[in-house]
Amino acid sequence: MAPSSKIDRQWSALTPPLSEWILDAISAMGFTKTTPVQQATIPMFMGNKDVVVEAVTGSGKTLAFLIPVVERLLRLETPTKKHHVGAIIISPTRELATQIHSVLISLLKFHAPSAAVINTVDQDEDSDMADADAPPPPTFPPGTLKIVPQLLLGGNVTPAQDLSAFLKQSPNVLIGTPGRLLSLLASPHVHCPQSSFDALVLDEADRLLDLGFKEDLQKILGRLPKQRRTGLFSASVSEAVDQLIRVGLRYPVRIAVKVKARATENGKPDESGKIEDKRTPASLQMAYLIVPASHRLPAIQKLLTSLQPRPQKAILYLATCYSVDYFQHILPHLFDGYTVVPLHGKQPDKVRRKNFTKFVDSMMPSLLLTTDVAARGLDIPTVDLVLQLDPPSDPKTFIHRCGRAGRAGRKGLAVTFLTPGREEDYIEFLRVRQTPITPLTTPSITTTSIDADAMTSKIRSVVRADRALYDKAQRGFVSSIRAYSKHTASSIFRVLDLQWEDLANAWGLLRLPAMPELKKFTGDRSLGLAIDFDALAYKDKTREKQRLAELNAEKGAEEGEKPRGGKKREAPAWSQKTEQRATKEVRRDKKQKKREAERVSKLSEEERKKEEELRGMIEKVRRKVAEEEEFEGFSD
Ligand SMILES: Nc1ncnc2c1ncn2[C@@H]1O[C@H](COP(=O)(O)OP(=O)(O)OP(=O)(O)O)[C@@H](O)[C@H]1O
Repeated sequence: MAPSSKIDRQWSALTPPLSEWILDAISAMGFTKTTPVQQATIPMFMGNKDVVVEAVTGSGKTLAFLIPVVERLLRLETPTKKHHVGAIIISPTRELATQIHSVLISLLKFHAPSAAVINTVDQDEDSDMADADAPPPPTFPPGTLKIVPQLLLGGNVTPAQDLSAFLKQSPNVLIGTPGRLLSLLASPHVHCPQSSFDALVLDEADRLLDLGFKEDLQKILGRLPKQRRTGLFSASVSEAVDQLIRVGLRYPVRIAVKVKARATENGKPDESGKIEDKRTPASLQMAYLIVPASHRLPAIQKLLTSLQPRPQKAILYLATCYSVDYFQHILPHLFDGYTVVPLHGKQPDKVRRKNFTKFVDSMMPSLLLTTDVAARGLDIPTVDLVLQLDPPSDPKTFIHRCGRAGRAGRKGLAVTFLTPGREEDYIEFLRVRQTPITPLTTPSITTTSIDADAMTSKIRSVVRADRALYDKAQRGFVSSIRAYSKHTASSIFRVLDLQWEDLANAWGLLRLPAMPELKKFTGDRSLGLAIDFDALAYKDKTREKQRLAELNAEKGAEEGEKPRGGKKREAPAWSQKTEQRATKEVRRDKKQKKREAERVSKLSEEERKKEEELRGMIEKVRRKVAEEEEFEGFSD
């Protein structure tokens, strides 16, 4: 692409020219000029080209596909027939689909015939709220072209309700997550013939082309005409290029909008002034801090108080849903003045929606505590700080997570925490992938072991007040170690290198859990703490009563087993039982492995190879399924 300075970036200069109402809508949104990706994509996608678009996060890709989709459907000679679909936009998460839908609605407010239909639908939905004195909606002659969108998400709405809304409103643009879109398209009442269907858009295309969505996506494609226009959009689409054939793109135009930046060497700006391509926005400062795990929360505490202006909205990424479920109870005690809002894929639909809205609408300084479920596409312009406590297991996700800040030219900061040693290799790993990160110097954050110890004590005092938090801590810790062991960059993130005691202190654990990863651990699992776990009580009275009853019953049973006249055998603590179970599991595992090794030794070379191949395939699927868990509930 030619440098944007030589291009007339006025919306009115685009060819083919945009409709007057679109220009009005964009002007009302306050966008005086096109962004480079809009400048390059809109003319191509409005023509008859398939496009594969890669542009940095927050660069305006949503309008780059919505404007062409809408313009083309409104330039047809006749309106899309009843119950026929003209365009489909697929997104990997519900939140993103909802966001695309609302951008489309704000555009269509400026197109009178479409706005009239949308208003009628809204009034039907809120019939109790309908204003009897409101003027009747304007009417348009039959045959007037209009856009009627439908949002398909799953969650509380059943597929039957989706179909009923489709039959009633006859939408011509569908926006949704793959599963729910497929359910609707499977109905014989929904038609996508060659004569009506115009365009398919895959937003976050590389994510949609991943194994987890493959089946649904192929079934959707099977229901669409081959002669159509297709657009693939993402900030990291290039990895998906070899899969384009699967989505039926023929000779697509590739549009890549990258950013030029000063080269870096070992995480420091290169002195020679060399310029290189970057896959992240220029307005986003990508920094790292190398500190032991137990210094991370003290560092975040200092960062939140020393950044000027004070971050109003920040996102803190953790590796798993269970980690979020634990830290949501801890962080409010640590970060004064911040409302902590948890969001993850295992929350019930209603809670997730409520929490997301709470974060977006909050007028107070807020911290969204989340997983990769909120890594892609979400546009919350006031987010100015992204913190990654654990780098994501998929390196592609890294740029999407960071890209929640520094959007549309606004200043943003993304800080990634790495521990000293092998994890520092991640800096070079990212540089090779055109995602350079540099040390955080402004503000300069230093933490001492006194800070770290004070933080650990504070977390422990919170945990000791409620046994439920102890349970959550153990579960969250185990899940985060499992996630760490599944890192794609497995030579950098090795469980073998973890500093267990320091990590346990970082979490404020009361002891290290029994887990196979700690089989060879020779340190002190009690972390130097003398805790009577039998006395550690649940805050919830009913739960505590039940625990005590179980504990007493167990003690009674142990009493019964006591040898006559012998010494009373000490009953294992309730909390020790899980550890005993884990040890048994490890033993069972060992036996199974031995038996398996004996069986394999009797196989022929060919049989062994076949088995290995099969095992490889199963492992690949297993990994993907584990990854999908994070998206559970978000993507159907
Ligand atoms: N021409 C423009 N001028 C200024 N701001 C714009 C323009 N077009 C879009 N924006 C704003 O830029 C922000 C980011 O846009 P959008 O969400 O489409 O980015 P994206 O490229 O899809 O990002 P991601 O890769 O993270 O999904 C939005 O708040 C949007 O309103």
